[in-house]
Amino acid sequence: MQVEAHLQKIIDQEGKVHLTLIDPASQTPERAAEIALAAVKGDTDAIMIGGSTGASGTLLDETVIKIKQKVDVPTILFPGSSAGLSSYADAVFFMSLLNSRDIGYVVTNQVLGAPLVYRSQIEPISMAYLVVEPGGTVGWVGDAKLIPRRKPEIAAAYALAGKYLGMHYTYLEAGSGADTPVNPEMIGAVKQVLGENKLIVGGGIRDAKAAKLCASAGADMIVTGTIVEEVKDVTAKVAELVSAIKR
Ligand SMILES: CC(C)=CCC/C(C)=C/CC/C(C)=C/CC/C(C)=C/COP(=O)(O)OP(=O)(O)O
Ligand SMILES: O=P(O)(O)OC[C@@H](O)CO
Ligand SMILES: [Mg+2]
Repeated sequence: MQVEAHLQKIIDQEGKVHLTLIDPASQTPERAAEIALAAVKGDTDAIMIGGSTGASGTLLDETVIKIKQKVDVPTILFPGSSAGLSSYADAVFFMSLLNSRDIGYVVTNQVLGAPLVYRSQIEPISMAYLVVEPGGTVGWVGDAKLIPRRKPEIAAAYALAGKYLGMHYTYLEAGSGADTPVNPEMIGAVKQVLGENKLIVGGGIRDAKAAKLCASAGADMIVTGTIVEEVKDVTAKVAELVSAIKR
């Protein structure tokens, strides 16, 4: 419960959490650690590590190790499969892609990965992962039956099912690099049924305005990945996003 409890404390004290997603396949482990350090200087709360393609093995381990050497915020795995686990990380979003048509993403990868989590010190954080239109790479890789952007009631029904199955977190994902994030109506409808359960929103959030819109609509945590990979001044960009969501 350490990382989950830590994030809860930040929500209690500051209202919202900002998570920086780093894809191990996008740069060297050294560069990943520099990005993580710059993001922490901009006050990000934790580093998520994962990618839907190629984030595994030595590259993944090295990326986690280098990041942990540079920063003291939690490192949380965001695995695209059981191969996305690394025993060096602090926690893992132990997620099921509830709207996948492929049982592999609903439960089989979790079965294959569970013994490694059991043997390690990695803290599993149970999460319902929901992919919304347009869905991007993860929608395609995860064979998601994409939730229509304008059907908040479908997203809310999935979120409720996840909550009743015992999942602590729900993640509304528009897909990495989406043109526009999940809309506020859907975020509000999902948070309404979740109550105290935590809601993460990500995909296509690039600036303060979008981050604030998602947070005000009910997201407890905001994830940004692509924009942090793209900008020159990571610290300034993260500071912009963080100050837009914190109280
Ligand atoms: C809990 C365990 C062991 C496995 C979960 C396996 C599941 C449910 C995966 C969901 C489907 C999937 C492929 C998720 C990837 C999540 C992710 C890391 C997305 C961010 O990556 P992108 O930025 O879209 O990836 P690329 O940049 O590599 O395209
Ligand atoms: O890369 P971006 O668009 O910030 O999306 C982050 C995350 O939701 C992807 O899984
Ligand atoms: Mg990416």
